Amino acid sequence: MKRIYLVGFMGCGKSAIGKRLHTLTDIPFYDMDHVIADQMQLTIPEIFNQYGEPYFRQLETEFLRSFPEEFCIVATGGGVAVKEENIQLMRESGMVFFLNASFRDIWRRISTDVNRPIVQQSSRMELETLYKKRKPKYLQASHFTVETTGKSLTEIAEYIIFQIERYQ
Ligand SMILES: Nc1ncnc2c1ncn2[C@@H]1O[C@H](COP(=O)(O)OP(=O)(O)OP(=O)(O)O)[C@@H](O)[C@H]1O
Ligand SMILES: O=C(O)C1=C[C@@H](O)[C@@H](O)[C@H](O)C1
Ligand SMILES: [Mg+2]
Repeated sequence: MKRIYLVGFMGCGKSAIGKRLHTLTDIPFYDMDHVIADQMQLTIPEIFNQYGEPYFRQLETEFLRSFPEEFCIVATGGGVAVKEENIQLMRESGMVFFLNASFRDIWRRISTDVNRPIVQQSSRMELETLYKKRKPKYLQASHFTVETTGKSLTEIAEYIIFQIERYQ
């Protein structure tokens, strides 16, 4: 059984679409950020503050290495697809969907959210630079690109279900 991974920049909808996919299909759903936060008994900003970003990145890779093999949906963290090892781990164990959203939509969604440490410490221009730098990584990591602009969460989830059913 293969996992379904959702990758993409912060605010592209990985968590929200993962939840919607779970509601529509009943396939088990895991949000990597939430699993890691629960394991550490800390919020993501607390992990960044107390242990630093490199440690958080190790926890992400550890999650991908050790998570039980099962048919499930995984909403990854926005930085997961940046590391080569993570890309290999995801591509070998499942189908990877890149949720492509415009920076304009992303900024509208995340600029005022205090739960994303990288947003807290970056200007709009710095975030847009990071968005452009990461995009080739998301494309490299993924088997499918899902265009999300102008689509509802349900429309996006239904398209992903269509692709899962085609390839199962
Ligand atoms: N296509 C969409 N239509 C409407 N709202 C959306 C859409 N995609 C995402 N959103 C909303 O944008 C916000 C951010 O989305 P979400 O938390 O799912 O992003 P994420 O990709 O999981 O980000 P992160 O990498 O930081 O975890 C949420 O409130 C979500 O409901
Ligand atoms: O894009 C990123 O680097 C991040 C995205 C979030 O999902 C969290 O994993 C954390 O805020 C870092
Ligand atoms: Mg998320």
